[in-house]
Amino acid sequence: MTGFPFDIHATDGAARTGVLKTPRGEIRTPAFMPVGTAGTVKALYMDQVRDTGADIILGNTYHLMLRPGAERVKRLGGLHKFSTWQGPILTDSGGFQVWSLSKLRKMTEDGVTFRSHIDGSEHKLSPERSIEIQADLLGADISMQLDECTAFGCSKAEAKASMDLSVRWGERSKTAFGAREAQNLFGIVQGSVFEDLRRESAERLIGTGYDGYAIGGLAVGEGFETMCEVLDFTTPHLPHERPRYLMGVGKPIDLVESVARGVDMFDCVLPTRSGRHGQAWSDYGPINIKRAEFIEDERPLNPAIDCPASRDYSRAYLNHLFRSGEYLSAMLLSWHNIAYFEDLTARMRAAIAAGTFDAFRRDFRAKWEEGRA
Ligand SMILES: Nc1cc(N)c2c(=O)[nH][nH]c(=O)c2c1
Repeated sequence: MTGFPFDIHATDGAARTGVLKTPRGEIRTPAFMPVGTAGTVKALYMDQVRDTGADIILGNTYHLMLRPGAERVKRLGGLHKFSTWQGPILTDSGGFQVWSLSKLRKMTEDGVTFRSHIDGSEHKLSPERSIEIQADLLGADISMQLDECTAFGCSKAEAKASMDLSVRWGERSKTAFGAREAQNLFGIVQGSVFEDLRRESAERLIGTGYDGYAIGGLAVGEGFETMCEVLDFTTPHLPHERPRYLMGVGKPIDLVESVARGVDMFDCVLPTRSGRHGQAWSDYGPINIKRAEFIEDERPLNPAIDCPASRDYSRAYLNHLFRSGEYLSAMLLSWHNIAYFEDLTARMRAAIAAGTFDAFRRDFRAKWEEGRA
């Protein structure tokens, strides 16, 4: 498997910046993918998402297969036409959300059978069905192998068995995916917190051959230090020339420290989910705009970010919107947070290209620690 052209323009230590060239557009890396769970990045129009600087969004297979249904999305022209997002889309396999959202699930070697959290209807996800949904029905530009996200805190034997299953499911995912020029398939490294299992997983996935390599089994409660340790002994075993995607991560500090360890792509619901609850992110961490201190604060959230939500509205107004329960509150804070995450990745790309990423990282960490004080 070769995969979309991935041109690494510059490196600075383990950090890389480049461009992943897909038929639907270029993805500048390091890249943050806004999560478009059910075909929408919650509370944003797609042209707002594009204007934040996002090159690619994520779609959730679990949600879309349950509602409106993957075959229905296909009949309606595929996920790009259905959602009006014309850039690249990466879809997850659905497996992770089966574990986190559905009840009454049964897992066998063949796949997982589960009941919908919406109406209790029974569904099955196998590697083959997941690839059919992602690549054939939704029309994802990048599909993910079906894997099992190993629970944090499991034994080494449990982590080994789980990683072995994900390797086997990955092989079946690749067979089902076949040879496609216009779409890519990423494998997912597992192995929990065990260095030898992570190395084995990486080596076996490379033997199978994928267009990109995701790091799974993190952002599952292990904590920041452990996440960094796992990245320290995992990313060096991944092919230098292919994209590396850290799934479900994360806070701004997580992105900076993961880029420093060689990660290229991220996705996380944090900007939109926390935005709906009044959290506005910056290099100093989150502020909760509902707090009394902002009731007459006439400053914008961040005039340095080229986004109306960050630049044109006062904190006092945003505070008022949240206190009043106005829909616009969630819309503006989600918009600002996505714009902030995209601005952060743009600043990291520039710093790596200029060879100043170490200084950028030190400056960011100083602000982050100041915000925690
Ligand atoms: N934090 C995580 C978020 C995710 N969407 C995933 C996933 O989709 N697969 N496997 C994973 O391990 C995983 C971890």
